[in-house]
Amino acid sequence: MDVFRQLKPYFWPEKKLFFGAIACLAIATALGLVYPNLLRYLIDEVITKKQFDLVPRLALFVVVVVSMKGMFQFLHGLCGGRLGNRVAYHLRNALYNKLQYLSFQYYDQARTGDLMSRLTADLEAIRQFIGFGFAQILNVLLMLVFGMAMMFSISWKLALLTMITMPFLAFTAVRFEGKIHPAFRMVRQSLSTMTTAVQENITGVRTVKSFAREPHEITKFAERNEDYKSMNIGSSGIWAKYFPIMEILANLSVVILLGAGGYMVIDGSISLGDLVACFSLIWYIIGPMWGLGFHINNFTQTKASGEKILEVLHHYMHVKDSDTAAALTKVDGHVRFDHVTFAYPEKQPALYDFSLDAPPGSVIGLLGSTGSGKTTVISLLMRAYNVKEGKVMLDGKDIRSLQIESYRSQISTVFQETFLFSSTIRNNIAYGRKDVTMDDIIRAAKLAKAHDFISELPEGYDTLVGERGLGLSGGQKQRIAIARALIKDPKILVLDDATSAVDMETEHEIQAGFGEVMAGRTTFIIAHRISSLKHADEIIVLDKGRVIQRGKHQELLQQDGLYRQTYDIQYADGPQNQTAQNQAAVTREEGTSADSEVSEGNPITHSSKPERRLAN
Ligand SMILES: Nc1ncnc2c1ncn2[C@@H]1O[C@H](COP(=O)(O)OP(=O)(O)OP(=O)(O)O)[C@@H](O)[C@H]1O
Repeated sequence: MDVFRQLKPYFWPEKKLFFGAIACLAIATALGLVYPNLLRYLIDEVITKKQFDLVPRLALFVVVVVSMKGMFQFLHGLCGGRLGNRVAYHLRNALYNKLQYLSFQYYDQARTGDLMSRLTADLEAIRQFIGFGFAQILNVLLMLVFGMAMMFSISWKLALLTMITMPFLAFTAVRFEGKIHPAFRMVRQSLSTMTTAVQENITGVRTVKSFAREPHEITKFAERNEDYKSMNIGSSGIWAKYFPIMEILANLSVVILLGAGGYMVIDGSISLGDLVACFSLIWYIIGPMWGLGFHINNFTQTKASGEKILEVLHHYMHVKDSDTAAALTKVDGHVRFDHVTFAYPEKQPALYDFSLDAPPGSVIGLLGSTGSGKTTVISLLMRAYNVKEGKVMLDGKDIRSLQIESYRSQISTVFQETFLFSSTIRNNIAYGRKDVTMDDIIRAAKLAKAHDFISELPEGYDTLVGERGLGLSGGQKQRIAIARALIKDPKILVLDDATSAVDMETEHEIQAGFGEVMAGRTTFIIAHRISSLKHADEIIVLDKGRVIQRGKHQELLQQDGLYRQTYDIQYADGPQNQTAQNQAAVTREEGTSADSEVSEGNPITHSSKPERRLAN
């Protein structure tokens, strides 16, 4: 019940509907109990005593009762439907709001499918239960209590005899639910595995085809389809086994009632009307017994769904505004990392004693092999995670003391993997700003070298792009993402391998555009291409979370280290390379030992991330 107590804030404001739904159902049930009595009256007082003039009045009374019952059932449906939907609406909004503010740490572990099922299936279970299930459980109790009370008041002996099979029926119903429920769960699981296979197959169709793995995919699907079929056959088997048993037990009590009741009518201990009334009442008792397992299961299911929803609603927010968090007013864009050491949960540090000073308008380049910690630097800059050792500062203020929204609104990031919303190109570019004109959008697109290809599309800026920007090349998607970042006109711009999917010429053009628009803004560039970094004011080379080299392009070229090794590979045939190689040869001949730490790192080549390229 604790779950429902915690869910109270969501359904208690609708308590009028809650009690209204229960009351209407109870009244409809009570009116249903009038029928057996009417039958009894009809037989004993009207037919037996030949008072046929009472028939029209009785008929009219039946019409009134039936109409009232129908009206209360309608009101129950109306109240229950509104109640369930309003509660689901409040919960859905609360869940979605919470999902917006949950930290990156939460999403590192969250599974999309699981979250989606909380937002859909679990919420639906709660909607049904709060709207109807709860009232139905109360109603079952009312039907049992009133039905039995009436039967006992007519003839306690007949009532007791008829009840003989009830415990067996209740036991079978609970057992049936105990079997069918796991079977249904397995059917659902099997269906979800099968649909996941189909979904993955469709999204990964290029990979499947490029590896010529169609036969493998067909076999994989056939196995899952077979599994789904077996699960379904299994659950139909359970239905087939238990339903006749329940049917027999239910009808057995009817047989007992008619047999024993018939004798009682003959020996005059009850009237024929009493027997007919009991015959009608018995279904009032059998019905709830039959559904007992379903109601118990419905209750436990909803409790489990409620727990899953509450788990998200009450989830700890790792990164949130402190009570004294201040909004940023004037921002210069001076970024500092002061001896930051950071580890992801339950992992070795991804960054050791990292310091950085980026004055306003400076360009910082980050280079390093895969997993060296470059993205981590950016994540900490965005305050995706809270730093526990050291400090990250903006204009001399610890970023933990700033309001997250006002702080992040100063930063624009273009990520390695481009995500486009399923909307028009225009909306995708305008995403980061509220009031934006078409001119702003076009200006940003021009700077990102996206305007030309967008203009060539039949629908231009109104072209719809899918969730993953299907229909556009990786480079085109990246250019839209760059335009989206530029339109925000941020104080800090982060390009996390942002130009990896465009050719070198376009990259060069885009960077020329950056130079124009980013004047006076602090820029962080993560890149695998030396060409993207060489104009940076400071280039930081990372290896396994440690800074192994830092300086300007020319300074780093003079040193024997990862930077120059990378340069050598990327400019293998260039004239500059000859000079660099000659210098290195001289250094080596002179016996100058190379930096041992550097030699551990792998030189970074253009193709160090082939899989990302493919994915795009
Ligand atoms: N969200 C995360 N949760 C746990 N560990 C992570 C997470 N992100 C990164 N790491 C780990 O932290 C280390 C640094 O990763 P990071 O992504 O910063 O490297 P990177 O230099 O940006 O690599 P790449 O060039 O491949 O993007 C790696 O060992 C990685 O496995």
